[in-house]
Amino acid sequence: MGYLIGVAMVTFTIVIISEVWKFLVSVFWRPYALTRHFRKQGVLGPPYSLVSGSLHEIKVLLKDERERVMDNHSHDITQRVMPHIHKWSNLYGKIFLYWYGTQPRICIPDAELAKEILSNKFGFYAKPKPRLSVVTLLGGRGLILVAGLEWVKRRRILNPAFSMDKLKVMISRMAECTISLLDEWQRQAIETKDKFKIIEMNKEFQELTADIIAHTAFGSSFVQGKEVFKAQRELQQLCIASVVNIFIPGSQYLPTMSNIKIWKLDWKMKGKLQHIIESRLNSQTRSGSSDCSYGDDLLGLMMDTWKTNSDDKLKMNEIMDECKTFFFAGHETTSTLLTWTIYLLSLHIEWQDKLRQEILENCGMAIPDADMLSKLKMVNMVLLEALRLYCPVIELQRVALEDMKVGNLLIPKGTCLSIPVTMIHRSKEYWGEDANKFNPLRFINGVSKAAKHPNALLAFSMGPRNCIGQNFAMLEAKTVMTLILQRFSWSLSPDYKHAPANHLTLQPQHGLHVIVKPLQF
Ligand code: HEM
Repeated sequence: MGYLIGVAMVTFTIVIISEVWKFLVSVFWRPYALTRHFRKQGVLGPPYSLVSGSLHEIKVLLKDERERVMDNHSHDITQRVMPHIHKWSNLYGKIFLYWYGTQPRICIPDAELAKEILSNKFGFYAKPKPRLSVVTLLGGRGLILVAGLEWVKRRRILNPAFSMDKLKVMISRMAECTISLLDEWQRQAIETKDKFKIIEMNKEFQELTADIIAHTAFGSSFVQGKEVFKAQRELQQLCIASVVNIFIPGSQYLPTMSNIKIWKLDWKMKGKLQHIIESRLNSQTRSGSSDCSYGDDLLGLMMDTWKTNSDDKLKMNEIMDECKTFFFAGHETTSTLLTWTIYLLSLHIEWQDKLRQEILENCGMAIPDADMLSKLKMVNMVLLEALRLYCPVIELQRVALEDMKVGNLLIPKGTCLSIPVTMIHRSKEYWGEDANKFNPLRFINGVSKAAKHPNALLAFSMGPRNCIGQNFAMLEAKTVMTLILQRFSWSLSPDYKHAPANHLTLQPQHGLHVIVKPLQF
């Protein structure tokens, strides 16, 4: 007994010493050694502060910017949404080193190097470890966060759900959700004396896109699906609050106020999702057929893997995490795209007229189908320009899992590579002198010819981990914009304050208030 206690004590002491050693290395030695390593290669950056790295300065800069309102017509948003990157790239040059706590980050605003990193097929660059709030929000075992062979399997199972044939069928559901919202706008506007209505578009689009993804992912279970959406919104607020806090390893297991809130929301979401899945299972069992499908929506497709004999089966927990992933990734980003498209078109009424004419020529006043949508070239160009100027995901990150070489730079294992999409999207080097101007015509010959570098548009990322939902998002955005342009015109409300801010996706900080007028009543 005494011997066992002795062994336990020694093991415990060794573990503690090794953890303390790792901590000291990451806090003192590594920052010193890496700063030297990069300085020798000509890469400079802000000085490292003990434990907090550059986080304190990032926090202060972000706080100052949040109080600033921009000119309504300015699209030069880099300083507002990533002030630290803006400041340090001016001080230290295009590529520089900064510290996210004790994690080294190299900022790489270069389309060619971004391509090299993002298109690596051998898994040498992984996504950084997310915080507990992000894991709970997105589902730790969902497609966005899984890695390695598990990701390969998951992407193989889920790819068919995003084939054009499957997506085309969803257009009528997308249109139904949109029309019920637009009927409400119309009703409210014509009730007023002046026949217009001021609408906060960001909120409307968040609800619309949640409604659309709930219908297309959960089909008949969309009402319960929307309950998950409510819990996710609360979690998103916790994520935004924690993003620039110093992370202390192990703190995610402590019963702090914020962790308890996260656990409760997670528990609530899991309960709702389990209920949705079990109801689907029961309704299929009641139908008595063993070979028919669980449904043609995303949930049905994932549950159908239970009927295959291969290894491509998803476990209950995995399906729940995928539901969270698709629910968040599938509505938040598209609502952002719609919001900023409405904003840009309210500054450029002439483009509203051009798009309306194109829509009337190709669809008339009918609900659009896939064929009609494919003919809307100008609508497509405007959406691409909105994705360029107000890209929903402002930054992409990868961590080097081995010592790597990117261009001529030697990148030690564990370094995070940060690709500031917002900056690449308005670089004059790629987009020309009018990089900060709204000019949809730059996309007239397609995405790859719009800029000097064929991969300068990174809105959906690129390489193996590019956005699986990009066709879904573009079909949805085209359907919604077509239906709006058929029935309404709009302009900015005098109350609008131009203040784009990063809330995991790029949001208008004070909302987007727009004066909407029905074209016929
Ligand atoms: C305008 C709309 C959208 C934008 C701008 C967008 C953007 C992105 C980006 C940039 C990534 C890559 C992230 C990274 O590499 O770190 C990504 C991945 C992903 N997106 Fe989207 N997205 C949009 C819509 C959607 C929709 C509608 C869905 C689903 C219905 C979706 C589901 C996903 C998933 C599951 C991934 C992870 C893919 C993987 O790692 O294999 N996205 N998205």
